[in-house]
Amino acid sequence: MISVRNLEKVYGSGSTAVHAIKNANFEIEKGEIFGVIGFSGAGKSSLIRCINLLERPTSGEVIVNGTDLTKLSTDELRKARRKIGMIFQHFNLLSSATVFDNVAAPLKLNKAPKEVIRKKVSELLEVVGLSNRAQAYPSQLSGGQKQRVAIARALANDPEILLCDEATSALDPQTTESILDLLLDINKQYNLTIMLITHEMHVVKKICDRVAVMEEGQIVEMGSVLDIFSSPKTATTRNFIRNIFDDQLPEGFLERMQHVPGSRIVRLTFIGESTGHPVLAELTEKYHLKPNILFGHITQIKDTTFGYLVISLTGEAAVLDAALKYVNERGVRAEVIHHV
Ligand SMILES: Nc1ncnc2c1ncn2[C@@H]1O[C@H](COP(=O)(O)OP(=O)(O)OP(=O)(O)O)[C@@H](O)[C@H]1O
Repeated sequence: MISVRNLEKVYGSGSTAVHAIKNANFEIEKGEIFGVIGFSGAGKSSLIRCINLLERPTSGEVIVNGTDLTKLSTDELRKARRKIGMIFQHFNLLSSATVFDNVAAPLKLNKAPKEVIRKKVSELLEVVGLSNRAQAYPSQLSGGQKQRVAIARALANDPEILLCDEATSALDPQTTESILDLLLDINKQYNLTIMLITHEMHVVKKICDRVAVMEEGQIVEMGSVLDIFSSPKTATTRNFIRNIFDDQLPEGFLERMQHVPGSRIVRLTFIGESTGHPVLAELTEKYHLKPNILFGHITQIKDTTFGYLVISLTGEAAVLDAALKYVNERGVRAEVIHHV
């Protein structure tokens, strides 16, 4: 659906040049929700704006449905963009137009007949839950409602792709949830491909299938959200995950553990069905170990349950090795995070 190859974006030139995107390569499948996460200045906005050529890449290809957008004429690009909707952090609505007219704007631009516009706008306002606010002006709406109008407007030309530029960053947590639910609904209803950029791991966890982590213009990690959560490779990714659940051992804890030589601190990671395995009971029953639970967390990553438990185990090395091997074979990942 979307294929980005060797994408580079450099702003300016000479000593003041900013290399905002460095050799980005990724594919997004039809119907997928693909997230890009990174700290401020990582290059996320530049990247998403290169997908519809709001920002022209310095080099590289942006292939959408087999066509390299960077090779199109202005007129061809305008047509191709109709299939790529976009929403923004600050909604970008026309303040002097009603909700109805905001949603109708792209259709009017395409010279759609009045009756077609009326029908389409009513249908879209129904989808975003704003049928009763058609004659309101943006200033009379809450942030969440404004983003709903922006979503309806982005859907007006039946796009195949929706680009979301920090679409929930200006919203409170509860409103964020409802907008993310709406994005999930329209993704299913229209088999819409969604690419979003965010600095909140919560957004990625709730709706994305895959995620790319960006740092200083580079994609430093990419994969399914579950894989990224269960085995983050870079410090940046671990930092983002820690905003959701902190798996750092409290200070002073390891010092106290020094009094229990031969013990190991183990993180057990449970994904999907494995969350139902009674592994602690099995460690006691089969290996006569007494796991000490230090802390744990369970959450939902899109449609899958994901949890971890940090425990300490004390015993003979050979018994601990066998016990951890057994746990791994049961589909629960066991990693020793500290040896005492
Ligand atoms: N139009 C521009 N001209 C010059 N430099 C730019 C321009 N737009 C972005 N940059 C620079 O490119 C780099 C990446 O910026 P970008 O806005 O893409 O990052 P970001 O990850 O989206 O950050 P934020 O979350 O703060 O929006 C930054 O160093 C930024 O200053």
